Amino acid sequence: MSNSAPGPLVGIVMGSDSDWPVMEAAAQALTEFEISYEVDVVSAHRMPREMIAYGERADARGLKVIIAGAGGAAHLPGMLASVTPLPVIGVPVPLKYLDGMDSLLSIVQMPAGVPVATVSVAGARNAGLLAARILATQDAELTARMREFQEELNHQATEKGKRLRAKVESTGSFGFGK
Ligand SMILES: Nc1c(C(=O)O)ncn1[C@@H]1O[C@H](COP(=O)(O)O)[C@@H](O)[C@H]1O
Repeated sequence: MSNSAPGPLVGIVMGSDSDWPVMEAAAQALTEFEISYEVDVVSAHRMPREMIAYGERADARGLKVIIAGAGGAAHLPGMLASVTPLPVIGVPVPLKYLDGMDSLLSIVQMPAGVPVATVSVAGARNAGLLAARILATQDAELTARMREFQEELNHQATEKGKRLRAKVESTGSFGFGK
């Protein structure tokens, strides 16, 4: 089925609404690049049939990338990747215990054949930016905007260096040999 109506290009899904404070950074990044997205709770553990349906229909609905965040026994990204041909980006959401290591390892250690591009613990902003880069491979305007974004990052880092050097120079040298 082709997608004639312009729907969202990115699906941002998570195991629970409690993941939203972490996951909203993905939505924010997509908003900055004016990329349409949808947001929903889709849990592999708590609503397996709906999760399978979401994954199976995602590409026919016109989605191009899925960003899936989950915490703890975070099986959602991998399970979605098993039923969709779309690229899936996994976001390990840190919970109260184990500092997100449980989420990270649950998502990153996928068996060969079922890829999930895993970002850092709570790295939802990078998930959004990676989705933008994937879409940019088919969109010259988006590629140009990504280049601008990267130039701005470079500028900000350069300014940070300037500020640090000025700060250290104003407090005097604390190194050897001066
Ligand atoms: N890891 C999963 C899955 C899943 O992978 O299917 N479904 C919910 N969860 C996670 O459970 C945590 C606690 O959820 P609640 O706050 O609803 O108790 C959340 O981080 C969610 O992603």
